[in-house]
Amino acid sequence: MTAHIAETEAIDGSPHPAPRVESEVGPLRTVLLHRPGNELKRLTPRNNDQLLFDGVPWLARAQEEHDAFAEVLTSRGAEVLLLSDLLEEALTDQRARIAGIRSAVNERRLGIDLADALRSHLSTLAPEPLAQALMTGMTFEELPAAEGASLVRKMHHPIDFAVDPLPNLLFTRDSSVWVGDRVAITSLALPARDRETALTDLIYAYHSRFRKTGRAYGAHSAPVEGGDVLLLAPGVLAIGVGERTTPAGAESFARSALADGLAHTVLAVPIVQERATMHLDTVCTMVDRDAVVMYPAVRNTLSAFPVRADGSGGVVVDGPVPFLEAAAEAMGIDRLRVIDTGLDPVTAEREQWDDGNNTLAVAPGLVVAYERNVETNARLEDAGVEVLRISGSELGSGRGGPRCMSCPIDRAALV
Ligand SMILES: NC(=O)NCCC[C@H](N)C(=O)O
Repeated sequence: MTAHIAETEAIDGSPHPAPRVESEVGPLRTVLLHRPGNELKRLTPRNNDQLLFDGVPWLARAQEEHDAFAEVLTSRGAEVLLLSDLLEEALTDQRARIAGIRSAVNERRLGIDLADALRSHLSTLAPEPLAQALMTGMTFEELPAAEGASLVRKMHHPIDFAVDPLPNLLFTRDSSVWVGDRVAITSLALPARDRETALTDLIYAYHSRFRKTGRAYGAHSAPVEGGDVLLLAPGVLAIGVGERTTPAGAESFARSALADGLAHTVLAVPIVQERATMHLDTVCTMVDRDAVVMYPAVRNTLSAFPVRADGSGGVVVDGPVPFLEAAAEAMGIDRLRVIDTGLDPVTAEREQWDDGNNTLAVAPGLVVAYERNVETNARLEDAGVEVLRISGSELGSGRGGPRCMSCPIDRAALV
């Protein structure tokens, strides 16, 4: 592993030690969340499928649930950073403003004249309303009155989106991933989420706290989503390949992590390409340094293609081999303990759907989980894992649990 020692500086000038994340379970020190905002109010029964929600959440309750989630993390000693705060602070930099506005103005949709008018309007906004516009999007009726006639404006319905909203910002896990002391801006597979990475990119590029942070993965475009990337142990990554992350994305990410010395082994793990298993972290998350909670339906079939550096700038790909064995071997442990979701196949299927597998470790053997997954949580406790329960009746309508809703930026090393 490269030992890159960088001092980062907070926006208020106070020093922060250089952040790093080398595991899924090291004590959580800093985490990025997004408190859901008005972007959720854009969801309707007509657009929720396309915007990747399974319902139309109640914003006020979703915010209460999210506040409680953040409070659990804070009470366990983690510093919670909110994406909207970082975005607003980053947008005090003119270069960030240009990048944000460029990502939001879609000339193909708006035509040249309306695009110009929108660009001019957005560039007059202060950081806070600009951040809001970038996250919440804009409808045609919310656009400023353009000079002259606009066929585009006339022919669109007033509530069509001129700038798409980003309701899935809630799932901060997917749009950036920390590996060691570097941050990777991912490449999201679906149009509904595409623009999220423009925001994480500008935050990490221009927020003063992250000015010295190095990048992993570079400017690759093959899809890789953070929910597919698990840091099984220092130097050992697993990358799910399925509905979102593609084989090309996994290969690029693996090559880049190996070349940068951020990993010695990357396990590419095929998962079924369907919504219920959209990311590897929907079927498996780590709950202790040697234990995972896993959907039993995949336990015996999950396989892996181990990818390692060949010592001369290339990679060697092996497999497929059984995932659990390959993981234990790469992690240097005898075996990876497996705690099953649910009780019986039907309960397991229900609790997997409701993110029973999607736990967030705050420390080894201490995880945050949705309270509704009663059987899975009981199994975790039987296995000696402490469970901090949160409610997620509204948050869960986007199909994501505590791991999906969090991007760890700094975890203490495992000792
Ligand atoms: N890591 C995750 O599994 N994230 C959940 C993402 C849910 C979001 N509605 C999506 O479909 O992308």
